[in-house]
Amino acid sequence: MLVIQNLVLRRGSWQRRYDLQAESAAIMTIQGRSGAGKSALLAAIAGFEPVAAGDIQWQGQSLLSLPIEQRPVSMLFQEHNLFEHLSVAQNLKLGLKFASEATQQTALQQAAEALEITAYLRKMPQELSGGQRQRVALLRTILRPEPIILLDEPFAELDAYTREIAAQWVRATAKAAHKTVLLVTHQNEDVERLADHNVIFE
Ligand SMILES: Nc1ncnc2c1ncn2[C@@H]1O[C@H](COP(=O)(O)OP(=O)(O)OP(=O)(O)O)[C@@H](O)[C@H]1O
Repeated sequence: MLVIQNLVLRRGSWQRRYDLQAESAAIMTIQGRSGAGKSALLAAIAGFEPVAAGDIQWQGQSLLSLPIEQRPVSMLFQEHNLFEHLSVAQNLKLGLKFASEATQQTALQQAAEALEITAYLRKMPQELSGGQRQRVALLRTILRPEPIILLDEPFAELDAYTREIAAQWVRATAKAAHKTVLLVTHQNEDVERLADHNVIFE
């Protein structure tokens, strides 16, 4: 279980307190007005945001003393998710830990087909549209081995059809791998398609 307890985040004069819990293998969507502190919470869980007070615990252990690279977290940011000097295929392989090269290749191939990005694997990131880049980054974030997945508006650049297939793929893949997912979205349809629980930040 992921427990956010009496957590306080502060940026200049802005401050917010958080208390929430996500069961292991559950998908929680987070909604709320712009500036409410949704991205700040994800950044704090991943270790990019300083914590003013309170705790973030995973399976009973505090994450606060762990450096970013040791946290059990895979995060998709709103932007800057791909390495520009690497091909799409090379980007996709970063950080994956499959039992063998063959199982990794199969998993990547199946995911690329489901997200309809197979045709872009040999390209460089700058040759892709915003929505294509977003799906590449989403695929890598979800196939990484870490148990907690943080998605900050992962479908923002997708059209209605692609948004639906991406949401279905995220739910099916996260559930099959027992991932705990926190997903920030402004769209109610994402909540309906994905969420076990929804929280709204006022
Ligand atoms: N560099 C900064 N210095 C001070 N305050 C900041 C800074 N960057 C952001 N903030 C404040 O942090 C607060 C939380 O921002 P955050 O990005 O977490 O909101 P959000 O809910 O994710 O918004 P959105 O839906 O627009 O992405 C905002 O109210 C913003 O004013």
